[in-house]
Amino acid sequence: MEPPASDKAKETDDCAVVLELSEDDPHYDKKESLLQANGYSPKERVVLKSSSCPNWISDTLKVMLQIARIIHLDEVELYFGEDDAFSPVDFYSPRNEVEALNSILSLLDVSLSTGKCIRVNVLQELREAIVQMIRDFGDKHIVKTTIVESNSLGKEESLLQWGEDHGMRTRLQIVYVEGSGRGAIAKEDLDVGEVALEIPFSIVISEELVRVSDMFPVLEETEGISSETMVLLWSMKEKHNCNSEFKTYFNTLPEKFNTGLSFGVHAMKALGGTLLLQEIIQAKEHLRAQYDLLFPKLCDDHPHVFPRELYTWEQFLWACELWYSNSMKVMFPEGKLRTCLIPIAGFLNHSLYPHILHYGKVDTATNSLKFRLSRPCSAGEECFLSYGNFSSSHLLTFYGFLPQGDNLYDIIPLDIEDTTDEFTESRSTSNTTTHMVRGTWHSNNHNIFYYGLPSPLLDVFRRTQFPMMRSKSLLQTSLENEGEVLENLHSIFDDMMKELDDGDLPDREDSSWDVRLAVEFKDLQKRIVSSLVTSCYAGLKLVENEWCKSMAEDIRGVLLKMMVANSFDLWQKDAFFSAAEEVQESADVMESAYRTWVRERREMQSPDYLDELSRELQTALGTAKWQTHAFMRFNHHQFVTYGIQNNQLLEEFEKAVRLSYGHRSNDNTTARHRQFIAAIEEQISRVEASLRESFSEEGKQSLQWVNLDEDECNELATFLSGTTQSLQSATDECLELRPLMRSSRVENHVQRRDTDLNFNAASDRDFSDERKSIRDDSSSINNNGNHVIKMEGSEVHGRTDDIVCQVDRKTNNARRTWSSPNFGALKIIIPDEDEQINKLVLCIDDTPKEKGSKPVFWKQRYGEFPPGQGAVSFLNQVS
Ligand SMILES: C[S@@+](CC[C@H](N)C(=O)[O-])C[C@H]1O[C@@H](n2cnc3c(N)ncnc32)[C@H](O)[C@@H]1O
Repeated sequence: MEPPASDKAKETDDCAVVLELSEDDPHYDKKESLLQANGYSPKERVVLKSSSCPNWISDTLKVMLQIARIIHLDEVELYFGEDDAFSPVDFYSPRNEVEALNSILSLLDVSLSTGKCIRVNVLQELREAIVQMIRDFGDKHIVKTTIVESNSLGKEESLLQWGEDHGMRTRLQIVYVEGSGRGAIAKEDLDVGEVALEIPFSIVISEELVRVSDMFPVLEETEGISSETMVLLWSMKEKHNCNSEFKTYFNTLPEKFNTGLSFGVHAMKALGGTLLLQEIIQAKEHLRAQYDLLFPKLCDDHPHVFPRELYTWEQFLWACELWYSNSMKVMFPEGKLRTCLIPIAGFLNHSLYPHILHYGKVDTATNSLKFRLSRPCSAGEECFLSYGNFSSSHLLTFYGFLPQGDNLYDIIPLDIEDTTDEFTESRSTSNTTTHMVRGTWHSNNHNIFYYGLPSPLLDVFRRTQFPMMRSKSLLQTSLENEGEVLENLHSIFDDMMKELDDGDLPDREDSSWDVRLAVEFKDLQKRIVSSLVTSCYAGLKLVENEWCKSMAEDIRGVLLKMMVANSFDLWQKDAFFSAAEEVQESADVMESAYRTWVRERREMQSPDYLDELSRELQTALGTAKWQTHAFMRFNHHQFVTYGIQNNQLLEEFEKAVRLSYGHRSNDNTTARHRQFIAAIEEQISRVEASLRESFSEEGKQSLQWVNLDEDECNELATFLSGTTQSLQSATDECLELRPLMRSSRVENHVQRRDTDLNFNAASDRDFSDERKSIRDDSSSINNNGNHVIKMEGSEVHGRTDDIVCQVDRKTNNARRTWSSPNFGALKIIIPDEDEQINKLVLCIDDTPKEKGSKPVFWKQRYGEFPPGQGAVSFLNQVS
């Protein structure tokens, strides 16, 4: 059907920007769900409305930024992003923010350059706003660098000259920077989008150079050798070639690279208990194995091509460190990604807040690599690259430094086999969830069910312990499950902490470079693991409190029923019977409204709906408070200001009870009334505290109550007292009053209670049924009581101990044999639904795995060594 003419006009009048999630994205499914959960599609067309609307720029940018953030999430951000369920498309990380802002900028630039959108001024206004956002973001992340003036830069200047002779252009100056060797600072103010450095393709060192060397015919015949290994072997020889075209470049390289691969024994010892220890060992063993495959055979067979003195193990390791710490991945014009050395660009240091994110694509128009700024860099400021989204352990192993600042990629991977995950079989391997943890200070959500820990990890443990449970709730069974999950995690992290605490650390100040780095790394690991232990512990306290509250509620409910049932005769004769019924009923209405509100909040319903529920809860709470107050007023005929604190209320009541019953009541009656009001009071204060907390979190006005004047209070008291004479008439009257106090949402519940009320009053037979149900309830309390013991006692510890013992056995074993490559993999196996919970075991795989073998419990990180290729592979993926 043709759109109406007015719509047509509107469509051509406005123009749109399309933000699209690539179907090739390895995390397509997750991102698609996240987009949809936030009301966007994977191909979202954002219409650029006319500027007549006052907030149009910020509104449009907000939408675009929310979508772009999701599109640019990486695996780690996606994994941890689920923690913050309340603000799903807020800021994720500096990297993500700069990526998202730049992607919008380039979309706007494309629209401007194609000229398709006739609203050029609209596009330009948006562009300026986004550039300003990028600048503001950059201003918050300026890294302070100290330039060391004393070091000579003769070789570096020669290289710059050589580069310029070949067509290199730069707006950067090479300097020595304290703590990181050479670095590049901006010679002038550079804005977002500007090119800081342009390297002609002709000076890039890549495998192409091997192909034209005398080595190639030999290497071509060598089975299973990768092109990366070929170029590494080439560089070992070229370094010593006096006539090399790249001599000026090789002259600038250090004699020794201080990376983790060169760590000495003391540094390795200092790394005891960390995953890094195993990683470095594995990496070195892998390299040694590769070296042994090639040498001395190549030297023996081709002594002229591979002179023995140039191909020692030490030289090989030097070359590996060069390529690991200095190479970049470059997309060649024919679409192939190759690992290259890029002279001059190799002076750029890494930062968690980089200026340059993308630099690895050959510009075919200029036949050069352009290093364009994704955020501005002021004159004199160090210009940083991103080497990749690397953890500190990766940066330490392959680059030999720990970055300044809080590294969001400092994760501890966990090897968890989740057979309960119905997703696992059907989805593609790229979507396989790698479980991990990081410092819980990164998380904004430390509430119950989150605890600052990653939700996917918690969910895996939840599924194991309660396979049928799909939603988080404040129900006791769910809380018990939470308790067990946290107990298990606490025990695992506690165990890691013990490993890290093992042994004395050398004094950092008196140590060599490697020991200093090792100690610094271990401190970082301790900080991470300690935050995990603390968060589990805090989570356990939260769960325990919630559990106790819900338990107390149940006990109270049963107690109240018992009070009514067991001493019904007494209650019936009691002057307060009907009034108590009324108060109990309004407390029930409040409880029901409270549960609805809690559930819907957790389900993240729309703010309007939640507001409505919160108003209803407030009304129900107000009614309960009001009736409780009136009940007490009716009891002791004493004025108590409405809105008085609940504990004061209780004290008042107790005082009044003592006074009024002193001469005309027995202790049982007093105790019964006191018990009753205490139970109601606790219920009210719990609900009120929750509401207040949510109001203060959301910055809303504090709770407001309907204030009754004294006459109204008296009227209510009289009304309540009147109910003793005629139960039925009081009930009818109450029904008339109720619509003012009750919400529509809890009406059904109210009506059921009304029936119950009449029913209770009807006959003794019904009360014997009630008593029966009370007995049933009590036994469920007993069961629940046992669950408490389970949470803290032997049963849970039994399970936990299984893990602890096995982790201990395994880790002790690993510690003894850390220098051996043949340690087994340790996995947490999450059994499927049919299996018993106590099958949560740490299974020790006795079969030694070759390169893929995993270190104790913590996941092996460097599974990337491609065993099939039998080659050195470089991990610094730069794109
Ligand atoms: C590509 S090079 C960068 C230039 C190097 N600074 C130099 O003098 O040759 C990579 C090496 O620089 C150092 N580096 C890079 N970023 C660093 C940082 N943020 N802090 C400390 N050292 C850093 C590390 O030694 C790393 O192996």
